[in-house]
Amino acid sequence: MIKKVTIIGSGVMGRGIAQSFAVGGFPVKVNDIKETFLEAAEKSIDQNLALLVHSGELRDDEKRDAKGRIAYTADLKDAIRNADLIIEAIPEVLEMKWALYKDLEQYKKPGAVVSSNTSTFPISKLTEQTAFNGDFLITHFFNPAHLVPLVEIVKQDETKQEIVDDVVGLLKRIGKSPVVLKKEVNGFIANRLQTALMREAFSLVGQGVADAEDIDTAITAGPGFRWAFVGPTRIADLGGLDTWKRVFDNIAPDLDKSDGAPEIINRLVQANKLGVKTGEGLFKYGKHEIQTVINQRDDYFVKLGRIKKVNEF
Ligand SMILES: NC(=O)C1=CN([C@@H]2O[C@H](COP(=O)(O)OP(=O)(O)OC[C@H]3O[C@@H](n4cnc5c(N)ncnc54)[C@H](O)[C@@H]3O)[C@@H](O)[C@H]2O)C=CC1
Ligand SMILES: O=C(O)[C@@H](O)C(=O)[C@H](O)[C@@H](O)CO
Repeated sequence: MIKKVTIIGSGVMGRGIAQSFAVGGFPVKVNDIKETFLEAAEKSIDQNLALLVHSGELRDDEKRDAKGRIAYTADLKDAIRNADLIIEAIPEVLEMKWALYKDLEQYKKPGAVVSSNTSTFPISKLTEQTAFNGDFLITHFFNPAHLVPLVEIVKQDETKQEIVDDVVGLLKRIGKSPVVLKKEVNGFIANRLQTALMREAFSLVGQGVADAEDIDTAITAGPGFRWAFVGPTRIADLGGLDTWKRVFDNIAPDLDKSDGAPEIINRLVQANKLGVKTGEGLFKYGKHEIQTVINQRDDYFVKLGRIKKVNEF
């Protein structure tokens, strides 16, 4: 039975995952390599909890209780000593994950489950050096993790079924929507779909068909509007598979088939224009604009999450 959770890595994802468990009633320890990183994470979690109070999702006492369930420590052994579930959310660098897993194998308590929040790595690749005797799986949360319900779960033959069942039950208890993959594939489900669409999106910007803003509107006012409640396969059934066959036959030959990052992304990364991380990417951000954009995003997601809870399709 999973009762105590530890998050390794307090960055963009780790802080949101920690908040999800704390709001869900679980004691959480958050670990990072520097106290300053942990202080930044605590400040961010406080802000995000305040947003939930402001939007009416949390009462003040619930915010206080959630904050009280989170402990921060730069000491890895202390962080994982009593943990039943250890979620790794460190950078998407295989060698870094492998090095951490060696420490986790050595210091975690027997039977403690380890999961990775990796965006892309197949589970077989992650466990090439440390297999955790079957006590390992992928739990891929989505950004922002404290608001987006999806968690993709990837297991392997060695993964004990009771662990999958325990983690699925745990995630549902904290209000998440876990999807268990039937077999591993690079990039899992949502990132493959998201990357395919984004490849075409950036291709259209690169061809001068539309600018970034209009591409986003075409999705948020169109397919994205529908996808919040009706997924692509159901959309196909509702639209008529005969028509969708003609759509595929007519459009598929013209879709972008690049096998790497879009040129526009390569150019921006080369120029260190990484988006909100550096203040400019596809869009430019004024000094206080970044927090405004994030707050507006989160406000929309809170409202959408409230509607989805009531109207699960
Ligand atoms: N950023 C995103 O939108 C999403 C990221 N992911 C995945 O989640 C993982 C984390 O990504 P982000 O949160 O974006 O990264 P990040 O760079 O924002 O945060 C990573 C944190 O891990 C810490 N760290 C590095 N080595 C460590 C160690 N040995 N022990 C403890 N802490 C350590 C860093 O100091 C940093 O605070 C990656 O695997 C990424 O692919 C998954 C879904 C979405
Ligand atoms: O968008 C997300 O949250 C997830 O699909 C990801 O894992 C993406 O790869 C994300 O890390 C890109 O920033």
